[in-house]
Amino acid sequence: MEAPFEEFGSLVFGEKQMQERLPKPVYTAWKKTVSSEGTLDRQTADSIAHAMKRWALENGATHYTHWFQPLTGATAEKHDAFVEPGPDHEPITHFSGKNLIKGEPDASSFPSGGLRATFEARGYTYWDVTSPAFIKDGVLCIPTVFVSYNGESLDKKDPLLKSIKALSDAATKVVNLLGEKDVRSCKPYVGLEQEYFLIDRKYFEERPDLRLTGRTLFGAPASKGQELSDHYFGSIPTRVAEFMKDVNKELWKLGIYAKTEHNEVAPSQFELAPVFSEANTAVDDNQLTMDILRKTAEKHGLACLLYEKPFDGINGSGKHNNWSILTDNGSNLFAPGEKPAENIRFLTFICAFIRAVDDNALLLRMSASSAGNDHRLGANEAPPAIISVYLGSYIEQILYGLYMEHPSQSKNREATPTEFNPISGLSYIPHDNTDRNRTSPVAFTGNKFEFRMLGSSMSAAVPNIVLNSIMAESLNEIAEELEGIKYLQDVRAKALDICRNIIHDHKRILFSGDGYSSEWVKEAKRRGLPNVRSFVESIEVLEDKKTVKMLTDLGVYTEKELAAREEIYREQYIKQIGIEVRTLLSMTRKDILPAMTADLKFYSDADAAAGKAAPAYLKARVTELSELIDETYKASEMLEKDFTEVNAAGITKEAGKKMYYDICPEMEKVRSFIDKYEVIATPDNYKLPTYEDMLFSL
Ligand SMILES: NC(=O)CC[C@H](N)C(=O)O
Repeated sequence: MEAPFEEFGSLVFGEKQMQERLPKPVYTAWKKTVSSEGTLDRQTADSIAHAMKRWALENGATHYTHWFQPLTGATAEKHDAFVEPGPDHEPITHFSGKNLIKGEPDASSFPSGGLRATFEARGYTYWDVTSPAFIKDGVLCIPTVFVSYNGESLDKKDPLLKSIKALSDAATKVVNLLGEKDVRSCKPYVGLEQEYFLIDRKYFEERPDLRLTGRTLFGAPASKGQELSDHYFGSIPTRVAEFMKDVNKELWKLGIYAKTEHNEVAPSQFELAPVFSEANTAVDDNQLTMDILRKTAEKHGLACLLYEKPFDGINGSGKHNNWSILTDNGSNLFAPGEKPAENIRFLTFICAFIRAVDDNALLLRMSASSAGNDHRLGANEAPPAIISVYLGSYIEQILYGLYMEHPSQSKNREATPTEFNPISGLSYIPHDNTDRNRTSPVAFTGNKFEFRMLGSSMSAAVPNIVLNSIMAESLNEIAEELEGIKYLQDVRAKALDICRNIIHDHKRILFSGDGYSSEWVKEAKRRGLPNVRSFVESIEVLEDKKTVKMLTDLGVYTEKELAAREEIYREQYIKQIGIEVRTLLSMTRKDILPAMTADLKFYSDADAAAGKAAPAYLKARVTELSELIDETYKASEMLEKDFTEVNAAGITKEAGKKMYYDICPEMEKVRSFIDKYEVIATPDNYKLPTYEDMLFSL
């Protein structure tokens, strides 16, 4: 590999390393396991472990860990050194097949939603053979699933793997039925666009709200925001370019194809996007990417904010989840091809997806939600909470053409993309057959769907579990209808019929207009589309009978696992709001009210000193500050009282909703007074970094 990329993949024990370092039969056994055609026996595992240990030691690793993804949404690791005393008390290195395959990190303090009682709290990690081991910070990390003593899933990877299998089975069945008998498996592919903010670390450290909650709980807007779009795609600031260089280096070493980087719309906001990869590794890689972004920022004296809405009034950060399905021979099932109108496989898969989204809009909405995302959705180029699908007029026209036509006249279906040639002298202009709609939660972008709802700090596992599962269910239904038809020609005709029915029944989910408009809210209501405002309400879908049946039938979750997740999400939400309230109260008392009081003294002293000749300005400030102090004080006391009351109820549905509908607005009220004060605060007394400091200093 050429110079800047020569270390690419050097910290991954991937296929190439396996092939080079493992005896042929061991390598073959591993390959078979990965493609689900075999299982690993103890000896093979020992042999892989031995090679892995040698490779890790050669690359400077001293420890190994089972790296897993508990339900907190973050990753977890507990390191064990390779070194231990040998039989004659001399140090030896040890790492067996058993160490590789199974771990018992205990990890009993992670949320389990009642899946583990404290007295039987054992948790086990098992190697995910499909995801390569890697070295991070001198530790060999083995990607694993995390399950309870009884085998219930306690993490986000286990259900993801199960959903990938369910989708593969369903998609393969349909592709085979449509005539491509050589396809043996299908895989979801994912590309995650990671948005983030960077601010000077000094400011981050001076803002307890950023450190403890991830977002600014108050802050008046700077005089300049993003209105000029001058940051977007602009020349990357030198300090940030240096940071990105290091991030890329780390990611490339880990075999992650970090590809695109640019300034995002908001000041101090940036984006990094890797090349598409299989859903399982894409999710792992994104977790690693977030980790590396945070740590590299620290090295550069910066803080990387991954939170969905760190600053009010400007763009938040998303993690746009681009999702597609590929067959084992590399064919993209959402690729329209030259003639989409005649591409029955394409039409079938698009229609299956439309039905999947319409039938499971609530579940999708839940899958991309969090307390942080509640602040982001519905404004500043983030989609609204109402789920709809944007296909672009070209594909939509084709679908409506298919729907309207009589089954016997399938030729009239062709739609033509609008042709234009803006640049003279170019004979080849690749044409896009979809436009972009930034207000749409689910947008078709040529050969994949972009699920724009997911928040920047969240694990990408759950939305992909949901996308895979709902698509698997929809495809299974199609397969059932196609099975048993003798001639391929009839199968294909039937597939088109199914598409027509789907368009008839589910066209309400298609929407190309402005997702922010109040008309859409009304129109969506008329169409019967759900509009769930908050994350904490959206999680109730996990007890919906149809949803539970779908996910349990597919083998992705058990009923108990779903109930546990609902409980965990609710608990996390209530606790997150609790942290925000306490932080806001503490900052109000320690930073804001004393600064207001000092400013009041400053102006009243000046007013008194000037005596009769005092300008009106001083009196006006005194009055304004006295009022603001009163209002801030009253609002914060009220917030504390109401919060304590709601919080005392424990983790209940009612408490969750009250946090959203009562407590969050009360926090906003306190904020409104602080923001008003910040506009007139004197820098001598008001010491907290402002939006201007934080957003315009790189
Ligand atoms: N240009 C963009 O796509 C902005 C997206 C926006 N930051 C979001 O929250 O999703």
